[in-house]
Amino acid sequence: MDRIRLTGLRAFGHHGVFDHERTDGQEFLVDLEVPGDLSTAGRGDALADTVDYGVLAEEAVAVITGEPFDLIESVAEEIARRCLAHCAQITVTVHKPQAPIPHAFADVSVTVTRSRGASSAVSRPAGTGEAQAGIARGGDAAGEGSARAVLALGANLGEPLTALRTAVAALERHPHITVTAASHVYRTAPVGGVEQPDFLNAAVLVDTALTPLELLGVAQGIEVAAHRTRDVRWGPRTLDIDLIRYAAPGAELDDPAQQMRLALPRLDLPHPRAAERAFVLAPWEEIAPHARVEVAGAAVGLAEAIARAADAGGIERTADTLGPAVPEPPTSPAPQPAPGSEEAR
Ligand SMILES: Nc1ncnc2c1ncn2[C@@H]1O[C@H](COP(=O)(O)OP(=O)(O)OP(=O)(O)O)[C@@H](O)[C@H]1O
Ligand SMILES: Nc1nc2c(c(=O)[nH]1)N=C(CO)CN2
Repeated sequence: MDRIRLTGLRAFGHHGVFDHERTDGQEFLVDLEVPGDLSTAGRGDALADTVDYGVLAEEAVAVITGEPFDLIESVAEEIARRCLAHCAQITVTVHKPQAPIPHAFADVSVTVTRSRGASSAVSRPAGTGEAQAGIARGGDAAGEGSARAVLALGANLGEPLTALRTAVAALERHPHITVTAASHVYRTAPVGGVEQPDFLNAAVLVDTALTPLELLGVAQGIEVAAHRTRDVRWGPRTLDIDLIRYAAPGAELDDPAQQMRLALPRLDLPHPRAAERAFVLAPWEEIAPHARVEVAGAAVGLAEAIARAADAGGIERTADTLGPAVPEPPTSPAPQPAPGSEEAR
């Protein structure tokens, strides 16, 4: 039997029985194997005749970064259930190499094989899910009925510009996120007292069907993929993505009175320090000039908040945009100027 195999897919999630697993999160790896006859696709070279492994990867990452389960059995079951929308049978392995086992071990994993028609949705025990904490789902994938959010990006290690662009490309690829606006890239002096290189900062607006925790999970997964480590608070990093503000479907994203408020161990909304950080406010103002924030209990425009921010002097807008991380390949070969012509010189 032919098969499509995707192995070692990595994402950051918060699954586990222990409180610290729910709070801190950890990396999960997924292997997917889809059996099937690949001969038609192989001969005809048409994606329509096979299963798109990219779609399977998006489904698996959405589950890993989404609402937490206690068990990796449930994670595997839910990945299989979602992938069966795209294939008739699948084997899913979920690895949890940093599981809290107080002994040296290489890996722990579960493997399930499921077929279309034979699987069912995974249920969570009533009252334990974060959905019960008043955290509404964002509605349709994107558009009219969706939630909206502001994300702030920062980086000052490695290749910061590439990291920011790669992050935006990853957000754009997510099936339940649409990036509706992206700022220029800003060069900013580091804030927080740690001696380190200047940052590149930017902001994006998104429409999303994800809950705030799911959106945070996606952001943290993208940070993991950029090799983000958490060593020094407010220290240098290859990539940081903060969830600044989230407005449920129908709520006005620019209006601080209508934003969602949360105080969970791993998510504060609005972001508690955003309104005093020009490195967040300046890129945000570029893409949301009418947005207001709360400063000292009163709603003020972003320009005023920037003027009051201690780091306002260290912000410089660059000419760089968050355009594609990898340039799109040309659809047809670029026309070559005729030898000896004006263009060829
Ligand atoms: N609105 C939020 N956006 C992003 N992370 C948040 C938010 N609220 C709480 N957190 C939690 O904060 C923790 C630390 O996040 P992170 O390492 O990005 O902080 P930081 O960027 O160093 O500092 P700061 O939060 O001041 O920007 C994460 O584990 C995350 O779960
Ligand atoms: N200029 C600048 N300074 C920071 C930044 C940042 O993104 N830009 N992020 C921090 C923690 O999130 C701490 N300090």
